[in-house]
Amino acid sequence: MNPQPTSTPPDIIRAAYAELIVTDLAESRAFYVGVLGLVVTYEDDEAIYLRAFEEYLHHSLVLRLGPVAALAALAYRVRSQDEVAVAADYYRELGARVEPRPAGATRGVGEAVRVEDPLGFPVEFFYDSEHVERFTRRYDVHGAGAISRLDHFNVMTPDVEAARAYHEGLGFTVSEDIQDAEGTTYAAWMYRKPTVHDVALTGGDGPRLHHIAFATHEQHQILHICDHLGALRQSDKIERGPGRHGVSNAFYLYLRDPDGHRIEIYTQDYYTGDPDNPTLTWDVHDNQRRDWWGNPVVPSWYSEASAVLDLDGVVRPLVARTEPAEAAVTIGADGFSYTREGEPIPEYKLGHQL
Ligand SMILES: O=S(=O)(O)c1ccc(O)c(O)c1
Ligand SMILES: [Fe+2]
Repeated sequence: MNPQPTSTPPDIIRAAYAELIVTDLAESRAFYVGVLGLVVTYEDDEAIYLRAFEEYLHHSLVLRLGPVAALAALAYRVRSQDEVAVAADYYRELGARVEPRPAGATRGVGEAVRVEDPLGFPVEFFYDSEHVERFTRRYDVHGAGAISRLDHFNVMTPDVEAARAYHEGLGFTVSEDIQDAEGTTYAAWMYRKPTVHDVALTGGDGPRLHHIAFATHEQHQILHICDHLGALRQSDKIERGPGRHGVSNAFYLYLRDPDGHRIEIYTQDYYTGDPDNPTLTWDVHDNQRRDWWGNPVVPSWYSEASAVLDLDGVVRPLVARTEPAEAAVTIGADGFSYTREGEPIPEYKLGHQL
């Protein structure tokens, strides 16, 4: 790959939709529509096109039936239809595989381009998309757990510094990251829209999809989703949280869908739209970085993630991370290490896991 293209990168507005391969449409529909309350824009035997209540584009999530649960595409909206050709030229100069897509290749999306990016992810750039009813004020159909919009993608990749440079080349800016005293970067959050991130880079064997996140307006909507899953006796779909993130300051919940895809429900991060928005760097030993209240991060959150397809629909082989793994450098499961200058790290603290 050519790491430093000279052509102009596409003008990316935001993370806009994801296409996930699921192995049972009915089971997935029960989760994404029945529990999360996403709105069905269109469905057939092969796919379900979903949107959240404030969204007027055709979809922000496509669930496509397939034999292996995986990520089929992460899609970014660009600022105009002309930017789709800019994206194609930029990735051709990068030496990436580039596949133009005619209007309707994805239902509800106009002429677009899909690429295999330098990190191994299938990424689409589009502008034209069918407008559908925006349910912002349709309180008659919002559930108590109403989800407003798609917020971000989180991808697992072995070399976070290289992934950061690639996204900086696309015009993304780092809002927060996690480093150690030796300068190893464990994770970084990067934005185009004026919030904490459109994409987060998580150090680990990759390419894998760590999660996609939807935003609600209020914490009580997140709490209702937890209560709803409890009432269905599906508490096993709750992987981590609810809690308050250190990074981003958002209130969060992580769920696992019927195929194990991780979905975050997220609310109340902060504005990053001024040109001098400061980058916040966390120490990897700070046990409040991932949960502001110091609650432990379940090991599966660090180790498990969704497979990723290439543009032929074949699962991509993983590249192992060679730099230290975050879960390995914090004491035990997170929450039991703290960083206070000069203080000896205790053998264990209250609540030590056996
Ligand atoms: O767990 S972290 O506080 O690092 C975090 C912050 C923001 C996110 O969107 C996330 O998934 C995880
Ligand atoms: Fe997230």
